[in-house]
Amino acid sequence: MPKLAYLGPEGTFTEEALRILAPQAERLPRANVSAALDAARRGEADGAVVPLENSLEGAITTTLDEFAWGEPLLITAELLLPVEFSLLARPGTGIGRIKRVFTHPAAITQCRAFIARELPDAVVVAAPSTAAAAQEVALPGSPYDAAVAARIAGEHYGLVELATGIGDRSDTVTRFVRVSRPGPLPEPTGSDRTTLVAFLTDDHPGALLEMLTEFSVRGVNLTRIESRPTGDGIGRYFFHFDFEGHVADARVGEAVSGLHRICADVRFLGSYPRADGLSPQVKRGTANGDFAEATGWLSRIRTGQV
Ligand SMILES: O=C(O)C(=O)Cc1ccccc1
Repeated sequence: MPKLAYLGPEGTFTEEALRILAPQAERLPRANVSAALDAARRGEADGAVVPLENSLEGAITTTLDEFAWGEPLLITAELLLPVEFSLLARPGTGIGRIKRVFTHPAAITQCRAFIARELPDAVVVAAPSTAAAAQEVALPGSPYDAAVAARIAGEHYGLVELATGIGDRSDTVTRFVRVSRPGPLPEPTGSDRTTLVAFLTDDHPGALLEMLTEFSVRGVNLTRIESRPTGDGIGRYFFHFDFEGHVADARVGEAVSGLHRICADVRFLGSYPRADGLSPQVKRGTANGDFAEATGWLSRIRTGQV
């Protein structure tokens, strides 16, 4: 039975994702994303499950930065999970008495309209996770009056639900990933995604276009691109890429080695089955057979077999 660390405590959306991704796993809750990933890096756990992005507000930047700068990990699976937020308080607290709200930053950004409309005077404070917020609000002397979290977190920590479905959109989806220490990659399935980060050699006109060209000329479709500051000053960025296909696919392998040639550094973060099950449209001339045929042709002309 694998042991998997996750963004805890009990009752987070990440726990829900983990239960779907690995129903048999032993679950090790950790206080934040970095601690969950460190548990996997140090071998306390066989891997970890963490949130990566949501469809409304985008990236969970702590996760992106851990993947780029922390000890290397490989993504081995992903999950898309619809999330529903509830406003939770200690029994007896009326909505009119809520002055301080505690929740994860990703929940703050996804419930802005509700908070502005129903709790215009409330101060909203960032918590390590939604369930950590619920756990804290449940303490009798808590400085917070309410948490935004999953209904199940309220049940778990003995809070009452004052409102539910309080997200700005009802169709918000969060993408979670399972990671392991570097090792064998999941086999290609025909419906895969690859993730990497790339660092520029130097800042010059067209630097980003040069990277994108490596994907474009091989017919590799990007599914996410994100710039993150390197920390070396305003205007200094590196890039996260998600794209269709597995690094074992010829076109993807060629694009990735092309990036390696032109970038200062490329950190490969994994090839793994896509949660949506979609398959890439393979452009003419970019199938595995096309690359193999071209390689054979090149070696023939190199040896004079014209
Ligand atoms: O805090 C949680 O419950 C998490 O798993 C992070 C999160 C927060 C808001 C939406 C999705 C995931």
